[in-house]
Amino acid sequence: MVLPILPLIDDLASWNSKKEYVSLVGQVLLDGSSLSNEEILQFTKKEEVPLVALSLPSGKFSDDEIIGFLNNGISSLFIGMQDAKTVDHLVGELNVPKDRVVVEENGVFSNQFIVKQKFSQDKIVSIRKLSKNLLASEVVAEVRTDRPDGLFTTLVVDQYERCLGLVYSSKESIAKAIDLGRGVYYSRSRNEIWVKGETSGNGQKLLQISTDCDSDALKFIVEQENVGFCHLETMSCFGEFKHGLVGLESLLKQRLQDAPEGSYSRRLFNDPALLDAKIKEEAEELTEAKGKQEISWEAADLFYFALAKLVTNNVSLKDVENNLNMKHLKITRRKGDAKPKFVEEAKSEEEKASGPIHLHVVEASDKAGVERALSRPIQKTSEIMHLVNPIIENVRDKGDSALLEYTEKFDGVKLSTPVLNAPFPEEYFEGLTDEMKEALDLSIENVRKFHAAQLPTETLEVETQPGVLCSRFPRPIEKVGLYIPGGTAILPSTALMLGVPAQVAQCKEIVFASPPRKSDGKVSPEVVYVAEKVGASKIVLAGGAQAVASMAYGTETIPKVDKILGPGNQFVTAAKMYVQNDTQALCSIDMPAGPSEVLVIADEDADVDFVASDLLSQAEHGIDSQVILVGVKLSEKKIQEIQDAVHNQALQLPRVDIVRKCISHSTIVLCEGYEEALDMSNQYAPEHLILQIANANDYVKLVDNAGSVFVGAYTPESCGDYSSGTNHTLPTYGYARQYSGANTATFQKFITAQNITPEGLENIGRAVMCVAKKEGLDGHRNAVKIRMSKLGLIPKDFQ
Ligand SMILES: NC(=O)c1ccc[n+]([C@@H]2O[C@H](COP(=O)([O-])OP(=O)(O)OC[C@H]3O[C@@H](n4cnc5c(N)ncnc54)[C@H](O)[C@@H]3O)[C@@H](O)[C@H]2O)c1
Ligand SMILES: N[C@H](CO)Cc1c[nH]c[nH+]1
Ligand SMILES: [Zn+2]
Repeated sequence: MVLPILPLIDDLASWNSKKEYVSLVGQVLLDGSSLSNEEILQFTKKEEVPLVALSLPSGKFSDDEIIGFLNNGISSLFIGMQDAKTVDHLVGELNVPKDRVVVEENGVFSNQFIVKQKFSQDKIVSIRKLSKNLLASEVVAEVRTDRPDGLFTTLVVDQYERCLGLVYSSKESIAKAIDLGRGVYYSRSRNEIWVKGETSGNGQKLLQISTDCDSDALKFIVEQENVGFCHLETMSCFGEFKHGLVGLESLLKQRLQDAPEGSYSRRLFNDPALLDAKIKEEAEELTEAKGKQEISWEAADLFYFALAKLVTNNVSLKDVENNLNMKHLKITRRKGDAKPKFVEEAKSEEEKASGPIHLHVVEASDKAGVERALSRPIQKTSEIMHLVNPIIENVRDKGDSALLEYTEKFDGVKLSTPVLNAPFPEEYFEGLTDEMKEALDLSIENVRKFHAAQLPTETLEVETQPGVLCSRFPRPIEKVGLYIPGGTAILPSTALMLGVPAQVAQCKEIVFASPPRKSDGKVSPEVVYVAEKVGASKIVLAGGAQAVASMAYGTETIPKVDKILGPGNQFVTAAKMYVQNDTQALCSIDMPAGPSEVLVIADEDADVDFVASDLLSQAEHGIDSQVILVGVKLSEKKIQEIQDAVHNQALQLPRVDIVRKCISHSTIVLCEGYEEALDMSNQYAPEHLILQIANANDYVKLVDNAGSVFVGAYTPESCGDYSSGTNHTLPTYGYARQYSGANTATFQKFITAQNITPEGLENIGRAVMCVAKKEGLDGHRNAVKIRMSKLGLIPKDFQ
């Protein structure tokens, strides 16, 4: 049972400020008359409340939108008495299961779906009115006890509903648990409130409170921290959880941290191709297995490798369960009603792995579909931080030794020193061809020309009032650390995109960092060539969060830098965000520049091969990249031609496996006009925007949010990646709304100065004194007053 109180979310601002404790109820009712379609979908996507119902006002939402809600996490629809007639339409025509439609009867909603529960109107409480006290009193009012001491029996379980132990609660401990959002109980032995973990350190985050069917026991769902719940230092009072899928998940997480190099687990974690091959092999064996023993054997093997894939990608079993729950909520419309998008979603995983490499198609008018299509395939920051924090802290505290350990662990190379100092030894240039040098030289020169032109040459001076001269002048940031990715591809182009502007801005020390090659522990000669060309003093032979930490805090051999720049995977980006927020690091960053993305706007006359090639050029960066085609008035024939071109070109690419995965979360959005397409793009704020439309140049003025724009059919994005002159380090994840791509100013800071004459002081002095007085800062006021009175500009007794 959940509690009988049902918070009504009729205002998202109140939800945001109270969700910490309101979500302890485990269920909410969204108010369909106050919230928009987008807000409802956004809520179900972002918020992790187990049961979300929606009160559905008649006529506000279309059939497609209602199906969209039910397919995206809404468990039940609450229908007011006055709208009872809409039930026939929902159940009869839209095929909504009866038990998911709850009609008010005599002021009571009787929910039958998942949890059987009756809600009278007075138990549906607006989020605006809910408080911690009200919640605590509702819990206490609901639960009963026949114990002489008046305590309530309380079962404590973890997020997988595994029993951790049995304890007791008092009215006061319940109120304190809700107030702190922690596991708080009543200790019968000490006869006092017991904040779990206060002395042992084994605390608990409180996730949910509920009662049993006859309300004589409470259940606390918690996230157990550290060693475990039991005073004997086991996870539960009934022993450890080392069995089953959850037990295996914990074991694999542990192995990911400490499996020795050369062990089978380490190989699996480090080699995604090997892991995928094992999953395919085991899946095939399961399809062929017969009989109970063989099927359970093969299924167990498949689960093992599937779990290894989850753990390596930081996906938890809980995430999988949430996904299953979401799918369980999905409904299918009656035969003949299904739109192509629903058919597409129903395809089997097997079909997806070997089938055509096609983008999903969604019409711009399908707001929910567009919202889904335009959400980026990224991991939650909190999950990434969880992995990255210990890496950063270790490198900060232990320096080179930790850095070398992580390089061995994540990049598979045992090095004796983590840094290569300039002048770089000859052997590091081996294999560099003249053709390559010329290509790099041409690119360097164009990038230099464009970035040198951005360098301010004069001090900005403005006389804001006679005698008040304000000025602003640039200075280079002294020491910069430039991250050059090297995980799935080596990117010397990034070395030059960062190194050249740093040199143009006259930074005093340029430090490169890039993961070393597994084969020989070196970085590619192309990267070393660029390092030499731009005058880098060092190359840190490390990647990921550990490289970022080494430059942010400095180590025995690596200087601490003032700013870290450069793109990278989610570990790199998360580490940059971390150090930027740590005052101990005193280090800024350029921007969150993560997995590459592109949005192409094309019309009926666009060349399908050009369009497909641009989409694929970014899709091949990584499985977490995303490519979007916004089509303007495209015919069915044109869409098919584009899909065919994507498929045929993709099959020719060596990185087709990466492309296939990227395209599986990439979409064609169909628009009716150019302005609508530009609106869509501004909303997505792509890293790269390509305009393959008639009179493309005329539309640039409508671009509000984008990292870099590529105008016209003969401007492939690849030219900006390498050689045209613009920078390719650009904001992703939608951060183009507030960040610019790397440019010369990214490597500078701007200092302001002012020079005020007695005349100037006369002009602004009284204003300064007036505002300072209001702020109660008399010291400020005095600094002006003393001068003005010495100059005879105000009477000596001026107040
Ligand atoms: N936005 C831009 O301007 C821009 C430009 C170029 C590249 N990119 C993007 O940069 C990214 C480069 O990513 P990449 O992975 O190829 O290279 P990377 O250098 O960013 O990351 C590789 C490093 O990640 C670390 N790592 C890998 N698995 C780990 C784990 N399980 N735990 C902790 N650390 C781990 C390792 O230390 C490894 O050295 C791509 O997504 C690409 O699209 C973006
Ligand atoms: N497109 C990438 C930025 O998202 C940069 C790059 C480097 N090499 C090839 N492409
Ligand atoms: Zn690229």
